[in-house]
Formats: sequence, structure tokens, C-alpha cells
Amino acid sequence: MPAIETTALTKVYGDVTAVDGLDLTVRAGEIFGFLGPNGAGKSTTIALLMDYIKPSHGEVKVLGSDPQADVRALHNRIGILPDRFSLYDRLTGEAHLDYAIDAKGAADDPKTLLSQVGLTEAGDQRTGKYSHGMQQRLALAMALVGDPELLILDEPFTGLDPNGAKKVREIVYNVNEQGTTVFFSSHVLGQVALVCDRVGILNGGQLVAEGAVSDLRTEAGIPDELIIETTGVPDDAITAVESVDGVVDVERDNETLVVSTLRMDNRRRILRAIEEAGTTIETFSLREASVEEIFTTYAGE
Ligand SMILES: Nc1ncnc2c1ncn2[C@@H]1O[C@H](COP(=O)(O)OP(=O)(O)OP(=O)(O)O)[C@@H](O)[C@H]1O
Repeated sequence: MPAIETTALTKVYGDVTAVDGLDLTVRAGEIFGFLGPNGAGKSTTIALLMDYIKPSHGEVKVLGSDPQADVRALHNRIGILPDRFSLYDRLTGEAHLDYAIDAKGAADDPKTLLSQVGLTEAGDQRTGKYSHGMQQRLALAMALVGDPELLILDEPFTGLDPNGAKKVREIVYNVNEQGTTVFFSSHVLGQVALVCDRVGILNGGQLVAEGAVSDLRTEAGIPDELIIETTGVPDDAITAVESVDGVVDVERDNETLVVSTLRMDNRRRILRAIEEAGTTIETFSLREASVEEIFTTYAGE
């Protein structure tokens, strides 16, 4: 059973179609990145999954159920970090967790949750004193109450410094390792390849691509580059490399060879072709298409 499945899901506001015929599948147990520029329809999709708003057309299934059937029961199985969450400045971190545990009828120990998000020391401080990163982690701890089967994070990396983003990534990994499916939206693309098993790219309310980042890279037809330092490149080596399947371009710059290939699985054949032409390879490195390039190819910006 997929964790999330939408069929032709559509939400229309007046003359704006915020979500337009979305067919999305998030597999149980995976970390799925839901990407798209501002206004693509990510938050609207999340609101539909949570049944905060009703679809204009189409169907939604979350953890096997229609959210409209029994929304309370479903919300007890989901943890959500909303795009804009608010904390009470005068209450401590631990008091926020007590509240969340009570609201969900869960039996968690707030101290365990605080330690899970690295806030053990700050649990008895008022959240008005927390940094943005600490507030974000507290909100994440609140989402983790009741050991949810599905964690939905709306833009969890926004406004975090690299260290804060790393902490959030680690929490996501740990929770996922314990079996929770993670669905997060993001327009901070750099974080995505690091975290996700698969991504969906949304643009103008429509899903324009879905799959593993590495597969999208191949499908997008953006070549990866092998940068090879040699002891000198004979013309034979270039001809040999050009004939390897997947190679689309070979450039020579003195003793450096830059090979653009659509098939990274052929890199050994590329290296062997160079060596067989009588050249010694000193080092080589790899430049893969970035998530930004993939995104731009699909979102057409
Ligand atoms: N309640 C609403 N009434 C009218 N239009 C809306 C409403 N909510 C969203 N929209 C419109 O629907 C489109 C999608 O918005 P949405 O907030 O889902 O995008 P998003 O991908 O989450 O973007 P962001 O990252 O900026 O939040 C936008 O054009 C937005 O203006």
C-alpha cells in the first residue's frame, strides 16, 4: 500500500488552478521530496492530503484511507510540520510537547522527543529565547509525537543555516530508518539530492517529473562529466572514447580530457579506452548534473 496516492487531484480557486490533475504516488518507507517553485501548488497539495481543504476533482488516499472518511483517525497516524507554525513565546519547549502529546492522546515522553531533536538542554527554556533552527526542531519534535507512520514536512529547510539543515536532515534519516515515510516539500534544491529516495517536480500545479534523482538526471539528458588528468592524450584515445556508448562530447585541454556522458555506468569503459590508447591516467573526477539543472530542465525556467 502506498503512503500517499492521488489520482487526477485538482484544486481550483476562481480562475487559478492551484493543483491540476495530480497523479502522485509516495511509496511506504521512502523519503520523497516534493519540489517546485513558489506558487507551484505544494502547500495546496499538502492541505488536500490533510483534508484541510476539499478537492475540486480527483481522489486522495493517505495511508490507504480517504482523508475525508475519518480525518481524526488519520491525523493521529500523521505528523505534520506546517510551512508557518507558531509557538508560544512564554511556554517552554517541554510544555509545547506536553500539549502536543495531550492533543494526540499519545503516551510519549517529552524528554525522549527533546533528545531526538537535540534540544535536551533547552527543554526548560521559553521558546521566545530559541533560535529559528531550535524552533524548527521543536516543531519537528511536535510532529513526531505519537510515532507517526507518515511525516509531512512543508519547507523544513527554509531559513536554516547549513548546520541547522544538517540537524534536520539527520532527524529525518533517523525517523525514516525506524520505518516512517517522509514527504517533504522544498524549493531549496541543494538539500534534496542529499535526503530523498525519490522526488516529484511540480510546476503550475502539474507533476512534470517523478523518480529517483539519478534517473531524472539520465532522463533529462544532461550529461555528467568525467574530468581525466593524463600524461598526454593521443588522438587515438579521443576517437576510442568518442565511440563508447553514451559519450556525447570529448574535449581536450592540454593533458586534461573532459568527457561528457549520458551513461555514467560506462565510465570504466571510458577509462579503459584511454589506457588502451597508451596513456596513463593520473587522476579523474566526476561532475554530475546538479539538482538545479535537472529542475530547470523539467520546470522549464
Ligand atoms: N486560498 C487560496 N485562494 C486563492 N488562491 C490560492 C489559495 N491558496 C493558494 N492559491 C494559489 O494557488 C497557487 C498555488 O499556491 P501554493 O501555496 O499551493 O504553492 P506553493 O508551491 O506551496 O508555493 P509557496 O512555496 O510559495 O507556498 C498559487 O497561485 C496561489 O496563489
